[in-house]
Amino acid sequence: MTSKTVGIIGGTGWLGRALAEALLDSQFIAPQHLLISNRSGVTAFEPGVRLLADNQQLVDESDIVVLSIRPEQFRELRINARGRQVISLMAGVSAAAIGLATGAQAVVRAMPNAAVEIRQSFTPWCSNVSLDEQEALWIQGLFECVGSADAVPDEACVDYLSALSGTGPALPAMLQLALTRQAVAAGIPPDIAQRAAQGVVVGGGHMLARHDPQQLIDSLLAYRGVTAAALQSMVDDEFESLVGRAVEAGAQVARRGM
Ligand SMILES: NC(=O)C1=CN([C@@H]2O[C@H](COP(=O)(O)OP(=O)(O)OC[C@H]3O[C@@H](n4cnc5c(N)ncnc54)[C@H](O)[C@@H]3O)[C@@H](O)[C@H]2O)C=CC1
Ligand SMILES: O=C(O)[C@@H]1CCC=N1
Repeated sequence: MTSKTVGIIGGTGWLGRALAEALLDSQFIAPQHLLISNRSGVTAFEPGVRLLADNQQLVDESDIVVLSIRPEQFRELRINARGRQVISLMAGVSAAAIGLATGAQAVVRAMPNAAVEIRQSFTPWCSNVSLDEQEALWIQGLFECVGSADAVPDEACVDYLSALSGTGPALPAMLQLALTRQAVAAGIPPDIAQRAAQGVVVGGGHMLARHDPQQLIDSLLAYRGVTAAALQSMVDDEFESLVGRAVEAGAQVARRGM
């Protein structure tokens, strides 16, 4: 269990609250070492966790400050975090911009996704200053409380991955909806279409947790039948390029900022 005090600005939001609850549940941190900023003063948290209305007080009492607010909310944030380590979960806000606005020299940028909710996020992260082994293990351990994590070489990786893993369930949700709507258009009753498409995305996702995707595809292609025809159509329509363009569009927003 860490002896560092962690303050989460935005700890009442989607990501921030899920992270806070996971840190407590996995006993990565004791409640008395967790501070959450809460402007309204109405949010409930586990006993022992302190809720502070004043962000500067939170920063002053923390060793590590996690920024889990939206980029546009960050523009309004006025804190002096000089001497503190800042961990930002924000998409499209560079370490340099965070340093400039907060005075913090040591900034980690991390990009979890909405699966923090079920503790199955993948979180790439990188630091703008070199960390010793203990410090790096600490950051890695923090994000492993909500799934898996990897240190990545630089911020360019974080920006690209913001649009890949950062989007979490968005791409599979899009696939599920497309399968459902196309099935309905082909005359399948809507509730059946919905269950069939969900089975593909959710059931298929579980299988992919245990199998190599290329091996699965090769096994199904070997029938030279239905699946092979469907996949060939996707190849002919340049499915990979379509996916690449989609992720690149998101990454461009992450690179230029919001
Ligand atoms: N939701 C997602 O799937 C992902 C979100 N992110 C990033 O995480 C950040 C947070 O996103 P969410 O948790 O989804 O947003 P959210 O809107 O659920 O949470 C933001 C929270 O911050 C609070 N807040 C805003 N300004 C504040 C201030 N000055 N002081 C104290 N609290 C303040 C809000 O009241 C809200 O509870 C964003 O920057 C986003 O880019 C990154 C990856 C995935
Ligand atoms: O779409 C966004 O801007 C946030 C960050 C990455 C995923 N969701």
